[in-house]
Amino acid sequence: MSTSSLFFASLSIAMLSLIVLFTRTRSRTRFSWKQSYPPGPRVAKMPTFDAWVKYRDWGNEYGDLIYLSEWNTLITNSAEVAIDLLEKRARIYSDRAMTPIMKLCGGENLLSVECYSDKWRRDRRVFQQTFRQAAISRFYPAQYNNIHEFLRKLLVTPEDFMLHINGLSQGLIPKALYGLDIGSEDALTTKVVEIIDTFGKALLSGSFPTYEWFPFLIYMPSWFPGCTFKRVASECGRVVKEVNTVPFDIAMDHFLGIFSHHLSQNGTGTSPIVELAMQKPQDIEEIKAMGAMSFIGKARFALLLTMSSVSSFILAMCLHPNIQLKGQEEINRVIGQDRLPTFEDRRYLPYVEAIYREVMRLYPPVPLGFPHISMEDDFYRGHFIPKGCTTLPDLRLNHLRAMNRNPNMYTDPDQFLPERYLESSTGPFESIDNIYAYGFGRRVCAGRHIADNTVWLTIATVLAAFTLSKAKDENGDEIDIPGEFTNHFFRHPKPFQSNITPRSPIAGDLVLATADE
Ligand code: HEM
Repeated sequence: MSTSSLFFASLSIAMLSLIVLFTRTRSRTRFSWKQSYPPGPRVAKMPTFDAWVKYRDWGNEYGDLIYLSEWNTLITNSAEVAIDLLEKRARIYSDRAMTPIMKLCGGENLLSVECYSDKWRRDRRVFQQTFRQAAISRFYPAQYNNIHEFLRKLLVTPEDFMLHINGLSQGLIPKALYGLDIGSEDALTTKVVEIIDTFGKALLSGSFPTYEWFPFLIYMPSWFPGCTFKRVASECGRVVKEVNTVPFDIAMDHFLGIFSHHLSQNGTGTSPIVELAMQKPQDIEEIKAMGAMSFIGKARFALLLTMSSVSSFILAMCLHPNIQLKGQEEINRVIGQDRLPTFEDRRYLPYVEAIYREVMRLYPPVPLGFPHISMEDDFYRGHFIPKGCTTLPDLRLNHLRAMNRNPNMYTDPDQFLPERYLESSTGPFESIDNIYAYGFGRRVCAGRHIADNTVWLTIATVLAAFTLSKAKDENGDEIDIPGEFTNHFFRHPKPFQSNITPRSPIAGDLVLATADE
């Protein structure tokens, strides 16, 4: 190497070192005049299973805000903090983390994981127009259909109740939105069910360890050792695209009178999504994305979230027969025994409402909520929260700690006590925005009104028609229900046995009669 090259190389290295030194000093200075980060432990690995147990321990040690500096992650373990940050400062805390894995999984086309952007705003607006409170009565017929079918299955093969819960509301969105009969056995549904599990993993740190340890693997071909995650994620992305177009195209063909293989047997065959596309052709892409999100949401999230809530309800009723009886007495008193509850009855059934609220409080199907990412540096309670921070609202701790603050309203937080809502100053019919299981702020569950209706009606009609109790063994002894839950991102009861019988011959007849509707 010539002397001049050597000189320039040395000069470049010296300048580079100066730049690094300057940047480091600046960032330290920048930080020193700001406040300290919230307290928290140093952790090399995020807990993947039963994470909330670890978060609870940290909460006891560090308080309402726990900051994991190595992960730039903030865990909010009080409802007050979650509302302050995720709702009152929603302008800052409404982004999602779009990792390369999630991009590969087709995340940019899914509202729930899309980054906060104009595209998200457009997608969300179309979704909300369709599923807002004032518009959801158009889904009632499909909801009754679905839930009544579930009751009939419970009557015929009660021992398979878990299976029936899985099927519950699975066909709801295809029928209600596209006017199509796409059941749980349809090839498209099967594919969707498979890919959504991949999505759940992509959202959770620790699920793809090779990628997390060696992020550069994302740039390697999928045959490269350790790159199986790439194959899995690309397949996921392909199916998301398929769901975006296939049901929409069938519904459109059907609308145009070309294709009728999937024509709804019970419905008129009308398709709100096609009607919407006809009215607003300029929004066609957002409308398709809304359909895909709902389809995927209902095909799998519903399976997991609605399934989680309904099976948690059955579990709670088997464990608390007195509470079940009180709910049934209220239904007898208000509605009588010659018909099943309807949506119109809801406001007259405070105890049933309280049971529903308690199921959602004690058993949130997504205990850690979906992560919200901060879009700016922020200060809160004297602490510095950096831009890009992942904020996890720990729904389980939120409830427990919120209760600690309000002993009149929430005594015995670990207990299943619907009475707490009846005794509270607001009563059980608060806005569903106060059900934290549906999340917070601008990213709050966009399907919460239809989810809320579905879970409520299922609870009310099951209470009206059936008695739920622990199953018995061959000696007539009750089989214990351990009450265990899965410990992943989605949380639901592990399989258990239950004895489900019609409350009376009339109740059985009422259920059977729903087939003629
Ligand atoms: C019991 C059932 C359900 C529960 C417990 C639930 C819960 C949640 C939660 C916790 C979030 C994240 C909120 C946040 O980030 O703060 C969410 C988001 C979302 N949910 Fe639900 N959900 C349910 C059913 C549904 C259904 C049936 C649909 C579709 C029809 C749906 C559509 C969505 C969408 C689109 C988002 C993303 C919103 C966004 O990021 O802008 N959900 N849900």
